Formats: sequence, structure tokens, C-alpha cells
Amino acid sequence: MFTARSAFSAIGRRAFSVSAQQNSKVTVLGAAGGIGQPLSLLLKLNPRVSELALYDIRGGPGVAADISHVNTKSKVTGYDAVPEQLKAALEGADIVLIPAGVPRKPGMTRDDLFKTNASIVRDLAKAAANHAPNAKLLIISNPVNSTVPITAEVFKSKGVYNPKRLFGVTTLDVVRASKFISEIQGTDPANEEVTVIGGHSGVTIVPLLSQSNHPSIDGETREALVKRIQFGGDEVVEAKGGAGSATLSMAFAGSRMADSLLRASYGETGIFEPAFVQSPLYKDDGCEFFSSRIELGPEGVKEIHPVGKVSKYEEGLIATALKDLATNIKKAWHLVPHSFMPLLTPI
Ligand SMILES: NC(=O)c1ccc[n+]([C@@H]2O[C@H](COP(=O)([O-])OP(=O)(O)OC[C@H]3O[C@@H](n4cnc5c(N)ncnc54)[C@H](O)[C@@H]3O)[C@@H](O)[C@H]2O)c1
Ligand SMILES: O=C(O)C[C@H](O)C(=O)O
Repeated sequence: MFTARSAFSAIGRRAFSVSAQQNSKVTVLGAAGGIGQPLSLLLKLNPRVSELALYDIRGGPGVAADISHVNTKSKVTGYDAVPEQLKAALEGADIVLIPAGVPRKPGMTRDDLFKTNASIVRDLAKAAANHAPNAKLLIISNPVNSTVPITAEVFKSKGVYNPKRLFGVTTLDVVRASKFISEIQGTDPANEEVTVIGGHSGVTIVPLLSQSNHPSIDGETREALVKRIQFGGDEVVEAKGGAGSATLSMAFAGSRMADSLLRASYGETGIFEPAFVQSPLYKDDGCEFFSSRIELGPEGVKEIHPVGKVSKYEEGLIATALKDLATNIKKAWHLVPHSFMPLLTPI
């Protein structure tokens, strides 16, 4: 029989029996949008979620009413753009996902979204710092390379920053990388894992093919594959012709990241995901935040693993990425001054 639970197991990477104690509140800010709706639906199918709070400046309650009819155990609540409702949506949340903001149109870079999205994320981060300071925060809104440092500064200014709990969602980059490499190799993408490091835009996205199952890919094939992974988002933006950017694949990726954090928070071990987090790896190059393979634990980030051995070609990609990334991070500090406050919990 096809049930919502079996649907979730099918889309997830591993079926995992869920004990009765696994009860988490998950909040989505921007839940009525192109990503927000399918993401909320996938979260409704997750047996670890007991309460799903859906907030948007437009249409949160409607989306919640619709999703609430899906016959899984979780309770769904919808919230309008009123401060008390935002507070109610956030209070008690274990995980908060933020896909609020505008998407790209053809010809735009993610950085072009800064003008609109930076202040949206800053204001939602203030609310999260006030009402859900202990939640794990998953930032989806672009430009991720800047919206994550903005969120960190907001949390620092409120004295509640814990870098183990702040994640820029870069899962879509590894989802794409495994799919695109499998198309070239004629393999099952489920068996392909490609580490992707750096940030989440254009040349800041660095796939480490030398660490994949196919380290010998080189020449024009490698050039084309790396470009496709770096500019996969543009492929979708162009195909949608002005109607937005990736929403469905992003919902899949965001749901996978949230599920990985939930599983880790209930004690499952050996869970790795990439994410754009505060990181020591390239701090000396001006990149206080960096995406790499992260081991997740009950607190969020358990360990940031070193990048490991890379090829000469990849060294070049990393050097290029670091320059753009440092600029994107500094730009965030113009919106929310970098406080240089000591961390509550240094990694
Ligand atoms: N991290 C990634 O890999 C990734 C992938 C795809 C898209 N994105 C980004 O995600 C964001 C959302 O994309 P989308 O396609 O869902 O856009 P969308 O326009 O379809 O949806 C955005 C939603 O946010 C809501 N919103 C706007 N301001 C808000 C606020 N202050 N509070 C609450 N809700 C608010 C809107 O009402 C809308 O429902 C974009 O910035 C996009 O670039 C990131
Ligand atoms: O490309 C975009 O603007 C959306 C997103 O960041 C993506 O990678 O698909």
C-alpha cells in the first residue's frame, strides 16, 4: 500500500524506524512560496515532525489548511504576517527553515537579490533570535553567501549566537552533482556522492571530482561537468523564463537537510551533509563561512572535516572561489555591522 510514510522513505536515502519520542516542531518562514509549499509538504511526510508551523507574509494559513489534510500524525498550523503570529510560529521550534525572499530572473546573479532579500532575512533572523534562539536555523534565501553571515551577526547582537546551529543550505549543489555525474557515467545517482565545497553561487561552488567515484574525469568532460554543477541554478532559471528559480529540487534538498538534522538530533551517528557554516578552514583567506562536508550531531554541527587532498585543477577552483566568497561575506557586514563579539560556543 502506498502511504505518506512509505513515500517519505522512498524519497529519503534510508528508511529508519522512528520511535515515539521523536517529536519535533519545524517552522517554515516563507511557507507559501515556490519552495515553501513543496518543502512543507515533504516535511508533513516526515514521521519525525510532530508540529509543522507555516508562516508567510501572504497565504500561510491557506497552505497550512491544505497540507493539514494529509493523513500523517503531525499537527499543522498556519500564520499570517502579524508579529504575535510570527512569535507563535517560532516558539518551541527545533528547526526553522527560511526560504522567504525573491528568486532570480534570467540575467540576474544571486548577489543581485541582496538588495531585497538581505533585509527580509535580517528581520526574520531577529524574530528567530528572539523567539527560537535554540533552534537550528536553515537559511535557503539567496544570496546564501551573504544571508548566512547576516543571520550570524543578528544572533550575535542578541547574545544568542551558536555557530553549531546556523546552516546555509547547499544540499542542492551535492544533489545536482551526484545526478549530473551519474548522467555522464551511466550510473545510479544514489551511488554517486560528490563533495562540493565553497559557497552557493557560480564559481564559489567547487565540486571535488577527484574525491568522487570517478577521479579520472578530465579535459573537456571535466570542464563541462564542473560548469554544469556551478551553474545548475542558472539552467533552471533560464528554463523557467522569468517565473522563478529551482523550487521542487530545492524542496527535496531542504527536506533532506532537515531530516538529516532531525536524525542526528535523535542520536543517529555517521550523518554527513554539506552546509555553509562558520568554519575555520579558510578563515585566514577572509572566509569566516565556508561550505564543506559536515558531520552532524545532536547540537547541529558535530565536526567540520578538513577538505582533504585535492587536485591542482581543484586548487585553482578553490582560489577563485575564495575571492568571491570573501567579498560576499564582507558585503553582509555592511548591512549588519560585524560585531567581533566572542562566540558563545566556539567550534
Ligand atoms: N539555497 C538554495 O539552494 C536555493 C535554491 C533555490 C532557491 N533559493 C532561494 O530561495 C528563495 C525563495 O525562492 P522561491 O522560489 O520560493 O520564491 P517565491 O517568491 O516563490 O517564494 C518566496 C516566499 O517568501 C515570502 N516572503 C517574502 N518576504 C517574506 C517575509 N518577510 N516573511 C515571510 N515570508 C516572506 C513570499 O510571500 C513568498 O511566498 C529565493 O531567494 C531563492 O533564490 C535558494
Ligand atoms: O539559482 C538560483 O537562483 C536558485 C538556487 O540558488 C539554485 O541553486 O537553484
